[in-house]
Amino acid sequence: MTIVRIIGVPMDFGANRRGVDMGPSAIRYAGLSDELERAGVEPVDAGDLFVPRAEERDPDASQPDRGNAKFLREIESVCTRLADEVAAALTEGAFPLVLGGDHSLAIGSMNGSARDATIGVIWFDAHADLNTPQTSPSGNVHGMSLGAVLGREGAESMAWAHAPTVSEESIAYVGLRSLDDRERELLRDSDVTAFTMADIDDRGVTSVVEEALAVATDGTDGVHLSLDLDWLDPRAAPGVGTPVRGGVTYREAHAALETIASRNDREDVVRSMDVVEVNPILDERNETASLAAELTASAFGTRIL
Ligand SMILES: NC(=[NH2+])NCCC[C@H](N)C(=O)O
Ligand SMILES: [Mn+2]
Ligand SMILES: [Mn+2]
Repeated sequence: MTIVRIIGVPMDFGANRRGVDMGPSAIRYAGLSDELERAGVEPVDAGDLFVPRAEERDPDASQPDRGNAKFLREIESVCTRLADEVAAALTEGAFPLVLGGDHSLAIGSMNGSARDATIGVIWFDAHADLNTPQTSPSGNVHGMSLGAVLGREGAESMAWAHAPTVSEESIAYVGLRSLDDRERELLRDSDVTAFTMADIDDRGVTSVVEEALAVATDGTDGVHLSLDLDWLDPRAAPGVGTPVRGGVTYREAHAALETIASRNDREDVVRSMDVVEVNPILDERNETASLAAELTASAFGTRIL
């Protein structure tokens, strides 16, 4: 049986809205382990990674070299340790499931997953998170995760984040609908595959996810899934810091992750996953965290029948 090692990362340094650091507890409280057992895998909770408290830090004063990237040193410390944890889980034959926390933690999970392998990435998100400190309008590192991992120009201050075994050709976005102006240019100039909400409208989510899987598996050793809960429509997932109207519905989200699971059933392709941006302070009765737990179980094979 697949052992799923749950790694909590209670980090909010990469986001503007406080509270996303409580995401890992909220997702656990929503019943993640039980859901995973029902999906037929064996969850083992490794607890939370140590994350320093933001209250003790002044985002500007302490880091003269951070440029336009808030809390860069703290994020580096967390992501470097997370990468080690993810790589260790894989070496020990477990599947690393990372709970966030804000999306900057994906720098750590991708680096860990890509340490001894060439990986593809499927990014379920309203946003591309392709900014660099040079292009970011906000300075929030959760909007820069892929820009940094790809080592894009302008991300020199984040050289530690660059993962050479993750290449643009093997990355597929699913459900994009909110890009910054300079980020849109970066995306157009890149070899990343982007399926927007318009593609989902046109073709249906199942066919889009199948194509995303084709992109991410072609020439790679496996796939990292990154699930940002703001991928969903805010009506289904209100507990996120950067909501954008017009996201996927509850049903479409399940269909997408079930498509991943059925492909994985035939051939083990997914090697690591993160579930991020659940903000319990902004949530309504923990429904976004519950959804995060359910969707994760769908990715591991929970079926209606
Ligand atoms: N992981 C996220 N929720 N990212 C939101 C990013 C928003 C915006 N594009 C920025 O860079 O600031
Ligand atoms: Mn994101
Ligand atoms: Mn997002």
